[in-house]
Amino acid sequence: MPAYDGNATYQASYYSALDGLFELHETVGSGGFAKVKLATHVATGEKVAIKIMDKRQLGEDLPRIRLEISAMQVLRHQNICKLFQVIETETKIFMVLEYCPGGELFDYIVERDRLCESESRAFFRQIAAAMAYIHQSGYAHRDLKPENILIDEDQNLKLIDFGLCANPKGGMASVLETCCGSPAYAAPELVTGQNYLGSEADIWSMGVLLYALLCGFLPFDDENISALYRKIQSGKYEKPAWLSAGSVALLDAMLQTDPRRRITVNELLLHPWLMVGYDTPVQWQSKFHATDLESDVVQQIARHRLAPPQGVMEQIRKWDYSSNLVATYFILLDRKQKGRPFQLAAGAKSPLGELSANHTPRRNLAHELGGGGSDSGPLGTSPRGLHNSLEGGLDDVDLLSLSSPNGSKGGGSGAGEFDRNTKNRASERYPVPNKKRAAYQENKENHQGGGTPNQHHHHHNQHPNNSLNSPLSPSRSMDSGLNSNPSTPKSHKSGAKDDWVFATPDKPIGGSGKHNRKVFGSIERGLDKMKNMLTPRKGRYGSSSECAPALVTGKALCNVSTTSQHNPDSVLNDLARALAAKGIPCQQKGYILRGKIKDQSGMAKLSFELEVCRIPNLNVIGIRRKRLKGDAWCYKKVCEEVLSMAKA
Ligand SMILES: Nc1ncnc2c1ncn2[C@@H]1O[C@H](COP(=O)(O)OP(=O)(O)OP(=O)(O)O)[C@@H](O)[C@H]1O
Repeated sequence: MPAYDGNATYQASYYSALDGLFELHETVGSGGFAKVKLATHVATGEKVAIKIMDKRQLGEDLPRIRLEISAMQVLRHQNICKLFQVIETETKIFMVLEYCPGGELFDYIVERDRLCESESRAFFRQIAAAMAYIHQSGYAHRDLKPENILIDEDQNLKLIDFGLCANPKGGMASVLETCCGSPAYAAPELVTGQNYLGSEADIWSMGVLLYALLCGFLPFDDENISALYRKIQSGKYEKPAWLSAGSVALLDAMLQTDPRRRITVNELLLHPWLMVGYDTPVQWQSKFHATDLESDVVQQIARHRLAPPQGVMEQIRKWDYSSNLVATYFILLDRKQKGRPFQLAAGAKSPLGELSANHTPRRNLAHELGGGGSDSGPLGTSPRGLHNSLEGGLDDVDLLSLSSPNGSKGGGSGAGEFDRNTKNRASERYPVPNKKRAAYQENKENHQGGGTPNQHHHHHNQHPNNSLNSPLSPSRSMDSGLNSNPSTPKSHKSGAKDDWVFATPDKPIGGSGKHNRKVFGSIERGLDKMKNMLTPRKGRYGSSSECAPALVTGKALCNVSTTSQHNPDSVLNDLARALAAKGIPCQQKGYILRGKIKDQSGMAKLSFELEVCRIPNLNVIGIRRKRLKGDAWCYKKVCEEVLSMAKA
């Protein structure tokens, strides 16, 4: 355990603050701010996700993380990803979260092109429940989109990313001024720079999200941000023939440009479309009650610790998120609620160990936030400004220009202009009228609620490159562009960065580059049955040490598209040429190509991997895709174009 330095921080390097409490495994995701790793909670053996952030790299975005932490301490709901513990060292912040192995809802949609009405409804009821709860708790999410919704092991949806949420002092009736979130999901009143109500803006985003579920593409989409805003303001969107009258009625009610005429969350819960096949309106109340501790769980911890239950209860009630005890309580409670055994294994590390009198407690981030325990107070810092992006105003801001072979721009979808990197830097989100700048800097909106969960709101609560015909040379080492970014997944997937080389195809291929929405999802449907019979291989990616393309099986098949080819090297060449033809620089390691699109400042706007792979039982070569960073729809569009060019 690192030594306590007297300033309530630890002189800990890297991950030593987790020693004895969590065993770290592979990286499962990354965002603009964070790397997320799978881990095992030692005391319970439960798998958790740990969101790891470097404070120095966060810089002025640190308040956004603090905001996210304080909101997640308060908001505890079956459809919100649970925060178990927060560990802060001098340089790092670790957020221990409920692990959602099902991935992002975005990927789930893309895999299937779109969802049928009943599955969309089942998902949307969960989203509506979470949003009703959030609003009832005095918060607005403000960044609702399928990339911020994860799927757990039981196919339940879990909201993440509360870094842009609002918790206005004056309650939900208070107008907000900060324009934030992702442009394609932004309500008209936001893009025109008016004051707005967080709840109304969230309903609009829910409309965009429901449309994405039902259609597999966005209702308002344009590569030019001004054109996108005009489309949003017009409120006119395509209504594909497969949409039922009921779903169109609901979409119209949510995508109502006049916020005062927009359906409210309470009306939404009872909307006829949401009731089809259900006996009850959406049950939005939280199943978690901070005041009533689950005595069986408390007894279990007490018995294991040989401590009096009353004492354990009092410790838990402090809701000290720096404590492993609270994490243990939440994890066991979760298990009990799911009907799973919640006994602590004999010999398991005591969750009370670090609470013993002589043990120095970790820094309580919540207290520092002024939001821990029952303390709450103004954060005094805004969730960070749009001030940089504001300077661009509304006029013709092209946020992503992919050069096509003929020199024209293309490939970026409107929403896609925002990568997961920039999108996460609040200062670089989408342009809004100048008026908003000061407001954002001042942070008039958030009073840091923080504190005990539900306490305030507990209402109801081969190396192909050395192969004969490959144009791709393995000899040049890459600049560390990609991997120098700490939030870019690396070793777990691809080995040492030095193994990556610039991919330079011999000649560019032609290709229509025409949009082909159907490229995705081709293999995943055909292989649905096969998937269940396959055993996932251990490693997810091929490595340079491998002399053949990786055999992709199991869940990884979800993101695989088939080709009609049998030669992996020529597929790899085709891909490299297609990327080059689109002006996307890429690096190569083995059969993996990593493409990266930078913004004008040189920051990665979008990065992704395309891996040439083998598919069991099929005598063809596949291409597996993986988004590393950047806007999901932009990634989808770029991959579709590259894949269709490579296949042409
Ligand atoms: N609890 C979790 N379980 C499984 N995977 C997770 C979990 N939390 C996050 N991830 C994965 O890690 C990715 C990055 O997480 P998150 O969005 O919280 O990071 P961030 O840096 O705040 O991102 P953003 O750029 O979206 O603001 C997610 O998109 C998801 O794929």
